[in-house]
Amino acid sequence: MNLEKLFTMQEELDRYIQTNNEVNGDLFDKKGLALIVELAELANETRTFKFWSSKGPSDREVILEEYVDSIHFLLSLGIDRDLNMLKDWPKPLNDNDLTTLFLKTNSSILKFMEQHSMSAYQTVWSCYGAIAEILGFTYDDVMEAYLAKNQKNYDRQKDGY
Ligand SMILES: O=c1ccn([C@H]2C[C@H](O)[C@@H](COP(=O)(O)OP(=O)(O)OP(=O)(O)O)O2)c(=O)[nH]1
Repeated sequence: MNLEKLFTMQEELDRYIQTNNEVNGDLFDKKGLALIVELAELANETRTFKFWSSKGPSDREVILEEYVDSIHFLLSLGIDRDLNMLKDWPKPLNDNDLTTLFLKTNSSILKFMEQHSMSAYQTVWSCYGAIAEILGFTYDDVMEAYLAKNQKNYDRQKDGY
């Protein structure tokens, strides 16, 4: 999937959020922690690791919204470190166990937070690509859900939440 449109939309949203909340300075660490939290929320909704429970995963729409919350912060981190020249979604990792993938994704985020390199950034994208595949989300699904959540984020800012 071509990422240019998403980076552009994310840049505009981030600018709006920062102006609206009168925040300045480097938000990289806060956004990094936000991404780790969003990843955990996503894992929680899939319930993939809850061997102690027979309750099924949350509805697809709930999981997809959690997924694109991560995509927002992932784009935003790339923008903040001038890595938004990344044109296409890097090839997904070849891994089909969701629990392993969540752990790998978490590690990849921490590594990126230390290194800030394009290569580490691409690995995080590859992890999220693999998660999308396992969850049955196509790039079109992700794009559509990103657009919807992006708008919701503006609405929530305007409502002063
Ligand atoms: O600089 C920013 C800050 C936030 N967001 C977006 C990402 C995500 O889509 C949303 C934050 O996640 P969420 O909607 O879960 O916010 P919350 O405050 O944790 O919501 P709730 O209290 O409902 O859980 O805001 C950005 O895009 N850029």
